[in-house]
Amino acid sequence: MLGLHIFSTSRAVELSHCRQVLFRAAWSSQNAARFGGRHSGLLQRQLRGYSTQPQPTEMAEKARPLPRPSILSRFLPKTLADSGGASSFGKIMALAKPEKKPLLIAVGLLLVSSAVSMSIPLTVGKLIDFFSSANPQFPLDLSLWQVSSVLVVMFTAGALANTGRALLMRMAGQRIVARLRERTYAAALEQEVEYVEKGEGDVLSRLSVDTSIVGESVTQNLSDGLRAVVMSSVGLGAMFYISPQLTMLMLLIVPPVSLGAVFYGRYLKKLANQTQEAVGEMTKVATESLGALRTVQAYNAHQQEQEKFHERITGILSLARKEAVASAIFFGSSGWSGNLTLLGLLGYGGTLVSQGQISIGDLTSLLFYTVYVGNGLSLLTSFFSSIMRGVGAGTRIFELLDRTPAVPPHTGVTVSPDRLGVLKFENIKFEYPSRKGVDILKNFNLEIGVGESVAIVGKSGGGKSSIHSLLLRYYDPVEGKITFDGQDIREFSVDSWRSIIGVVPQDPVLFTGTIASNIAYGNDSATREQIEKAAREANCEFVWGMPQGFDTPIGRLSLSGGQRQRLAIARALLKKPALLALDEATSSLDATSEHRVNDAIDKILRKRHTTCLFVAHRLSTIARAERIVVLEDGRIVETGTYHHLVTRPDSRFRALMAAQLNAATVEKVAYDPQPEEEQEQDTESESDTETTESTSEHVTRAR
Ligand SMILES: Nc1ncnc2c1ncn2[C@@H]1O[C@H](COP(=O)(O)OP(=O)(O)OP(=O)(O)O)[C@@H](O)[C@H]1O
Repeated sequence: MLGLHIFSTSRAVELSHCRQVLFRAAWSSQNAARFGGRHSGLLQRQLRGYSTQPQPTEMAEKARPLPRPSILSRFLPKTLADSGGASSFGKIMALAKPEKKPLLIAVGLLLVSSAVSMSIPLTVGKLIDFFSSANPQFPLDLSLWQVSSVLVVMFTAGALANTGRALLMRMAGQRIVARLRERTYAAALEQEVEYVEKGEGDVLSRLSVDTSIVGESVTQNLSDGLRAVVMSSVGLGAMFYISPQLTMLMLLIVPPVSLGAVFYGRYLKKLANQTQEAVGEMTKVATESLGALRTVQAYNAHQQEQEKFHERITGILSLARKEAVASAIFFGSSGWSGNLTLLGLLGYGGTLVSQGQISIGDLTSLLFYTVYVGNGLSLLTSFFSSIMRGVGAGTRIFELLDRTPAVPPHTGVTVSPDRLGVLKFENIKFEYPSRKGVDILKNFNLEIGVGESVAIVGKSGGGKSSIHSLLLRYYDPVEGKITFDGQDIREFSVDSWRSIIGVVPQDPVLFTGTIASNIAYGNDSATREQIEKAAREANCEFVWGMPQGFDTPIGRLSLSGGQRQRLAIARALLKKPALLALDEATSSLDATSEHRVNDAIDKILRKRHTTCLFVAHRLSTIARAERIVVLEDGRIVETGTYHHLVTRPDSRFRALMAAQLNAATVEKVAYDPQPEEEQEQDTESESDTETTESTSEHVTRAR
């Protein structure tokens, strides 16, 4: 036993060593993009040390108050009931319902195989008595050959039953895990973005580790628990039958060991909670740096990242060590007391044999049964702690499964895809839930007519993209409302509302697949003809130049920024949206790509009924909008056409553009140090001149 737990410590050490080796290997990968893009999921799994077997150091439960105590709480240990375990326990058991049939068969097979193995001590005892007697006589006058044949058949049946049980249990467990993972994943996809983005690592660990633990709990652990109950109770019964005195002697040892098991279980639960948090921290560090592998490599920050990771690993390791010490002491001392019991039994039993009160065979059977009962009790202890872990993991999963998203996706009025209407932001006040008290938008009002195009401009961090987030209902405003065709968009089902909006985000995301599947993302019914038409409209001519054309496989980052943006425009166009939300579509492009993207935007703007709300910095893009609104301190301070705003001498818009077009001037100032005030004056007058020049150039280009 002690050896086993020393092994478990060294396993934890090995595991943590492996994690660090894997982490280092990730950094030294030859191709950061390929590695980060394609393998980060796999690596994260390996970093967590996943296996289908629960890892004692990596699983735990988050204590949560139990909303309504169930009847089960009376029967579960206090620690379990306190942590909301009873309701989770019931839910976990409910998960096994669809597997009722195979599980019941497995339980039947378990009873058969347990009956066979429980008959072994008795059989061995009888055989010893038979061979040591002067006149060996088998019951029913069976010959030795016949008895051997019966035993072989019996053991074969037991082995077959055990095989069937293992197969049925494992498959049922895997099916439960698969179902649970799908449900958890679906629930995660429906949550509001804030919830998932804040705890991405946590959601991943629920999906992988926790589901696996719960699956094991309802199948493997229950099966082990049942086997333990059968072993201990049948063993005890048989022992009482053979010798009540010897059995009473053995039972002396049970109460102290049981008490030890309770304390051990509680301590283990506390450690498991801490470990789960530490593993979450480790995952967070790894997810963050692997997701930004290019930056890590560009800044040669391997060492720095490894140190951060090492710190987290050290934390996990010290918890693992504490757990290993507790396990080693518990199992070592229970093993030691078990061996002492055996010794006591042998001494006292030997005396009884010499007095002729029991036979040698009986004593042998009794010793065997003692070992069985000991193993059964030890199995029960691990069953108890495994169930605690299962319930803890279940609590975390059910917290996600039962969570009502802040923006419920399916309830509300369905917006018909061809519905058109005025879009109105009315007295909007907005703050991010994670940054309470910091108003991003205050008294924000904007009305956009059907088919109108409006560009929002403003300082960086001024809240422009947040307006898109509100439009897409990633968040809801704290005050005020957004209406479409006179109806509050909160009354619409989010699904149908989002289906009439085309989005081109600041940094478009591609998914592993082909170019065609990326354009048709979220639009399964699109034909190849429609995909090609959308690509043509979005100026994605580069696709035709690729050897495999639309069937070219792509990954997250395997296209240039400009190509990704045009692909995202094609994706949005394919939806034939009533509303189009474009965010900084040309922010990082060279002149040619910018022209291609702007040309694509022009085509959209020419569509009569598409209302377009875009966030832009570049004059060439802004100039295309029918109306420009300037956002400052969370509200609109200026609005008008491009021409109107650039020609107005004191316009905020001009000042804003001036600040951005002045990079060249700033560079010049750096070489020509002057007092700050002077610099500012110079910059302002220069920028004004430049702005007027460049804007008139842009106006000419755009109109
Ligand atoms: N998820 C978030 N949680 C908390 N604060 C956020 C979040 N996203 C953005 N912010 C904050 O909200 C403010 C407005 O951000 P937003 O992205 O809307 O600005 P922006 O005008 O689009 O900026 P830019 O032009 O640089 O893209 C910023 O101060 C930003 O730090």
